[in-house]
Amino acid sequence: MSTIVDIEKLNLYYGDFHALKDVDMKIKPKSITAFIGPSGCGKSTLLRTLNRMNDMIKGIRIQGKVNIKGTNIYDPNVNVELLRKEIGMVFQQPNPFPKSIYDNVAYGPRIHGISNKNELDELVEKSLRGAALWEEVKDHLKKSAYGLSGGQQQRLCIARALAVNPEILLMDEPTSALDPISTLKIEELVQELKEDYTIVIVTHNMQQAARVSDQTAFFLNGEVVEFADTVNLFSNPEDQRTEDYITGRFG
Ligand SMILES: Nc1ncnc2c1ncn2[C@@H]1O[C@H](COP(=O)(O)OP(=O)(O)OP(=O)(O)O)[C@@H](O)[C@H]1O
Repeated sequence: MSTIVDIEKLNLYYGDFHALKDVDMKIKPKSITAFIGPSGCGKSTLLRTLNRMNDMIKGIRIQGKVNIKGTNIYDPNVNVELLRKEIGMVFQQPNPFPKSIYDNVAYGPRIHGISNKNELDELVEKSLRGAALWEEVKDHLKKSAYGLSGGQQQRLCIARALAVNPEILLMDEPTSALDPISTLKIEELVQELKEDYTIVIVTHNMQQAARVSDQTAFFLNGEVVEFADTVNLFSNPEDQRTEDYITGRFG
């Protein structure tokens, strides 16, 4: 089975605090991987290492390798801007720009040099379709993104990420600010996106991990305690700590 993300012996320190400990993980292309575990165990930290979002944090130290498509993204000669184009990110709070729906989606392509109107129109439509939002917004693309509901804003943020044609999508608790119906829509969307993208999703919601993901990693105190097929991890965990967590004994 091929691997798109290969994390080897990754250790991360915030100053003296050892936040990720000897993490090894291989992620398959076009799969959905869920990160679960109690608050503060390192899920978001690991997610952010995958597109070097942690780079700017003062006092951070990273050891080990994150190989993406065979390149260690912590190599000094890696172009971080290009890396972030290939690895999109969606955050917990929908964070559209104070711009029109159209301009939100066209933002990334424009930055990467696309200015032809027809090309942009096509990309905007394709991305909004990809994010299952096109039908709801096609007649008012020039209206402010702030007029959309929270769930629609989150799908707009997904469209914005798709517009630069990434291979990997990182999602940090993308539904935690949404109502149940919007949550379900995003979950359905994530499963559709798997056809074309590799997805890594941090979630506090174990049912969500069980519903959407192919593989699940259970984190505890900066360690990946168990990483397995989701069905196996939830039905037959190997580690007692995983079992305690998924049966609600702590966390
Ligand atoms: N910028 C930072 N500086 C110092 N410590 C940090 C920083 N970011 C995170 N931490 C610490 O690293 C640990 C892991 O945090 P992280 O946000 O990765 O956890 P998490 O599992 O995603 O938690 P949650 O589920 O609450 O979002 C926590 O103890 C946190 O306080």
